[in-house]
Amino acid sequence: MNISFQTDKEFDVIGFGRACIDLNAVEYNRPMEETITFQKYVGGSPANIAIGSSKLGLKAGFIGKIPDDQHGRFIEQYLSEKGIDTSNLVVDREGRKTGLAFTEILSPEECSILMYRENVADLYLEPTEVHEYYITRAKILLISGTALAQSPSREATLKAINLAKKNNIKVVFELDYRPYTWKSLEETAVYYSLVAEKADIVVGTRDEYDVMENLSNEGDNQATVDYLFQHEPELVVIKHGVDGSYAYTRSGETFRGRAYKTEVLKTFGAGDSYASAFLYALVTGKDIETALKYGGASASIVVSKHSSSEAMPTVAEIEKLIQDDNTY
Ligand SMILES: Nc1ncnc2c1ncn2[C@@H]1O[C@H](COP(=O)(O)OP(=O)(O)OP(=O)(O)O)[C@@H](O)[C@H]1O
Ligand SMILES: O=C(O)C[C@@H](O)[C@H](O)C(=O)CO
Repeated sequence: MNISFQTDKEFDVIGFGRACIDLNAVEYNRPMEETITFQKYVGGSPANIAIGSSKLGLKAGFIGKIPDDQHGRFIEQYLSEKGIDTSNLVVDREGRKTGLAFTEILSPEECSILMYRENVADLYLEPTEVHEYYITRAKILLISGTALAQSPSREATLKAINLAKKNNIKVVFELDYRPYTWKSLEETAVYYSLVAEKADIVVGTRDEYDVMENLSNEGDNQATVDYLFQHEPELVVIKHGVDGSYAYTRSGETFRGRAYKTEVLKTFGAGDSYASAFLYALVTGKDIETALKYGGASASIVVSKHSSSEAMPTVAEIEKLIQDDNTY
């Protein structure tokens, strides 16, 4: 089964949310307390997804806010170099900062992220800085859940979704739950369910759906999709780490995607690379089952490399892995 998109659009995907900086431990397989060197990359889940999509040959744009400093200029320059349209990347003039994500690579299985997100520019995007004409130029508006964590970014996000819906642009909601940005689980559940109910495609891990549903124990995929299909979504993707992922359609089909074996360096970056390749496959007319393979193959390449953004694979690398078919 395929998902249909509008065809006469300049952008395949416009990412919405944070474009930040990752500082990834250079000396890995040790705690961060013992790490003294970090390598700088552009990061932030929706920026990573835009970068991954662009590397796969899609035309990507971005809506977000960056600081008026060296870090902001680094982000803008990197996105432009990667072919992403930055005309709607707003520069903050009130001294706000870039979000920083320090990554700890304790072992290939144990990674954590220490985030600095006080007074970050991305959460200060104003609704007036979201423009209807820009959104109408895309096939997909990709929303990151973290953009809902705080006002005014929250209202800017809701405005963007309303404009996309008004213009029949597909809204993809990547739950992208980052606890440090939220005040409480109750609050997260309210905004996550509000937006998931409006989105056309929802993508998240089982844990993130549990947050959306405000569950204290692991929820049941069928119950999640039964709930979401009472509303707008036509496709719901639930990821289970190395156990792969499932895609559920409104018409009642279920597809399973498997993870591809690789030499894992670190676990983060999997979700963003998965999303960019999954969307690439859907928007280029591949069926859902094939799109799951693209997502899984792309993720397995990124977990074997040091960064999330710079490591995004090419179509040829993904297709080679799919052909080799070395899955868990
Ligand atoms: N260790 C691994 N080896 C190979 N593939 C993996 C591994 N972990 C995850 N993947 C692939 O990446 C996909 C997404 O992973 P996961 O469910 O962990 O998402 P995520 O939590 O959003 O990722 P992130 O850690 O980037 O936030 C999985 O469905 C799987 O295909
Ligand atoms: O999303 C972030 O802000 C951090 C990412 O850039 C980081 O690489 C990661 O966590 C990817 O999953």
